[in-house]
Amino acid sequence: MSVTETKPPQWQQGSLIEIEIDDLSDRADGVGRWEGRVVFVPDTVTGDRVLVRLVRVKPQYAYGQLQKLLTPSPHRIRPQCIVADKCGGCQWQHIDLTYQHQAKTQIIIDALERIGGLNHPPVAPILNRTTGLNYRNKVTYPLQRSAEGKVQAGYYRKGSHKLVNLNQCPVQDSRLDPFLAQIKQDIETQGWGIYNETRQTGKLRHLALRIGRKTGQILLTLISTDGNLEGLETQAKTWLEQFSDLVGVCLNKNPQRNNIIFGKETDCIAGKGELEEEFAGLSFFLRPDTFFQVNTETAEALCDLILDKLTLTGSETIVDAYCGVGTFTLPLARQAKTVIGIESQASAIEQGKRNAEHNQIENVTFHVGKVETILPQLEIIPDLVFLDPPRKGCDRAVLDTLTAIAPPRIIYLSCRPATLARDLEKLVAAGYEITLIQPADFFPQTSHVECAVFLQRGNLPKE
Ligand SMILES: C[S@@+](CC[C@H](N)C(=O)[O-])C[C@H]1O[C@@H](n2cnc3c(N)ncnc32)[C@H](O)[C@@H]1O
Repeated sequence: MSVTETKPPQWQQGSLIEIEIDDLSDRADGVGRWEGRVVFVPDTVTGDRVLVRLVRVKPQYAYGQLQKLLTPSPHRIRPQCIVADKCGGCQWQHIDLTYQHQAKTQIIIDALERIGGLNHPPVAPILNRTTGLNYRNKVTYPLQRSAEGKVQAGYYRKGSHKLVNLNQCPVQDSRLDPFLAQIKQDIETQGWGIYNETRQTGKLRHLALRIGRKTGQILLTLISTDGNLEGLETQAKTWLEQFSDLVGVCLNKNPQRNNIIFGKETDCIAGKGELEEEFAGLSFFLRPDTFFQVNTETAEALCDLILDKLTLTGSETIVDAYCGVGTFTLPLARQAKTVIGIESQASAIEQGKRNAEHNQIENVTFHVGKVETILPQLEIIPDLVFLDPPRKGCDRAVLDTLTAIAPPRIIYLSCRPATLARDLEKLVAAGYEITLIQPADFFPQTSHVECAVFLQRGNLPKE
């Protein structure tokens, strides 16, 4: 053996290997192969040739750390964000939007085939109404103190609980940018203690900002372990004077030791406790702590598409399950006989009722409770059930009720392809046919994707 010859790399932690990335996973990592095993590499994209250090090694797969980009992919771009390589808020800033869309479509197809058992599912071109930047209408930043004692707000560093301090973020609505530096400085001046989970000291946990994209109205919310922050009232009034688009300052109380951001109680400290937004030609009041789609423009485009494809006649009874503040309930109600909204968060239903009244929509009723409990109690066969569950998908009992009552049409709106595919398998086995699969890019620069699936049974004409 010559002295210059080096040993070939082994399948073990620390090894350096050279691979080509040939796919993107639904967890946002690039995927490459080495001697028949799979290697997941964050910060890469299909077409990259890379030198990777193996960090977590299992018999058939491993995670690798990018050491050197040998040949860049044609899908690679310079990130718009200066901290994109560190910040855990986005994972795909280095990938062009066209390829992000291609990858998201493939993630949906893979889930529907592998988990849902569907054969060549017909997925429509992805819907998108933004440039991929400045789109988020809501941000919630954890607060921490730096080693020097400075107040910091931002997203966690990739794979850690250390903050990347931000004074600006290219995916949030740019009208929120001026708040970051000012609020942090004022928290510091006020001397409010920042919550430290390990030591159980301090109070302030998060800073949340929500903006009405059409109205420009902004709500600022501080999330604290208790409802008492000395000097907040005076400071809140100063913020209202300082920022002309700010309509209210709120304080949310969250004493729980868990990773849920908002607690159950929110008080308005100064100004208003809700902002006004326009969506699908209607006016919505939004509190800081209720769910609202973060990408207003693309959600609105999807709502229009859904209404267009449904061609409602005005005679339909619709159930909107997981209805939130009525984002889809109210637009559906304008074209149907009646809509019944079901939602577990009481404050969202309160908001939904107020929104219905404000828009003079009278053909809606709302129920507070779990869909799995309320849906069977309705004892009706609706013409359409609109499902929009959280990421974990529908409870088994919801799917059982649906197959028992067998509404002629179902729309399943999902933000997680894996649980969507799992639930669709059951609905298809119960006799439903998929007539349209419509992805929408609600979350550019991440691997997350929204998807609306139209299902029908019987001999109804297809969308
Ligand atoms: C993805 S959001 C959709 C909200 C609404 N459709 C919208 O577009 O604004 C899911 C909603 O389901 C609610 N939720 C979660 N689990 C629930 C359950 N088991 N029953 C009823 N609502 C639930 C959440 O509070 C949240 O408002």
